[in-house]
Amino acid sequence: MIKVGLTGGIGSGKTTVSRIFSVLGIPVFSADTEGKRLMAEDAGLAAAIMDIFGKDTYLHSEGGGLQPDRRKLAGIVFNNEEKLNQLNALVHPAVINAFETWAGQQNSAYVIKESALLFESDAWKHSNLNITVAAPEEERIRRVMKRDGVERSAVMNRMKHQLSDEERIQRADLVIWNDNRSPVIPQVLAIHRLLLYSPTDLIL
Ligand SMILES: CC(C)(COP(=O)(O)OP(=O)(O)OC[C@H]1O[C@@H](n2cnc3c(N)ncnc32)[C@H](O)[C@@H]1O)[C@@H](O)C(=O)NCCC(=O)NCCS
Ligand SMILES: Nc1ncnc2c1ncn2[C@@H]1O[C@H](COP(=O)(O)OP(=O)(O)OP(=O)(O)O)[C@@H](O)[C@H]1O
Repeated sequence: MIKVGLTGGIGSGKTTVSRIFSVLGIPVFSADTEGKRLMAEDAGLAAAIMDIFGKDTYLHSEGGGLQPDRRKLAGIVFNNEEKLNQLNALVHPAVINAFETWAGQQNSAYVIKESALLFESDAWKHSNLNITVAAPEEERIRRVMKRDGVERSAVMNRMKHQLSDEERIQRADLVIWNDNRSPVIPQVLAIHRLLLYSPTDLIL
């Protein structure tokens, strides 16, 4: 089975593109969602995070379990590179393992792994093909401010911990353009057809 990594900077539209693959019947693994699930449900991971960041970075949920206080954690790590690296070093290997287990259970010609940090983590090494979604920086900032109701500075604060579009484009095998002038569905359909009917045109 072919493993396809799908990345893109904050607000590029990678979740939107993932949804199109999903509508086409392709299994999609979201590293962001899985990271969140593991941080809440993997007791060893939660303990390691509390050890470094303090017990008050977790809250008791209504069901009695523990949930990470995402706002508090974001406030710590996106203002401190060393702390961000520590959190990444705990979460990313757990997510990579979860992806391998999940991929082994899928019955499909190919699967998609959506990850904001495909190239920043080691995740890209586990795919046969890596795609990046690109959009102008101003457009990305505007989309996230609207989607999340946040200030420009909050978006910039995350962006500065990610690669630039230029770096991602250089490292990716394929680019999906998601600016305001490039219809995205035909690009996804073209990749989907190649992966189903002539994958050797894409993967050497
Ligand atoms: C700090 C946390 C708790 C903030 O949670 P929050 O709900 O505000 O953000 P969420 O996880 O939904 O991410 C939203 C976007 O922020 C950006 N972002 C998230 N984590 C990172 C990171 N480590 N480095 C750079 N950008 C990031 C991405 O563009 C992502 O799509 C959370 O992002 C986190 O645990 N990050 C570290 C683990 C990680 O890298 N997760 C993402 C891939 S597994
Ligand atoms: N081509 C487009 N035109 C207008 N709005 C778009 C377009 N593509 C995506 N959006 C919107 O922009 C916002 C960001 O898209 P999306 O959530 O898919 O990005 P993302 O790359 O997954 O972001 P993040 O890294 O923050 O998770 C969403 O509200 C989405 O509906």
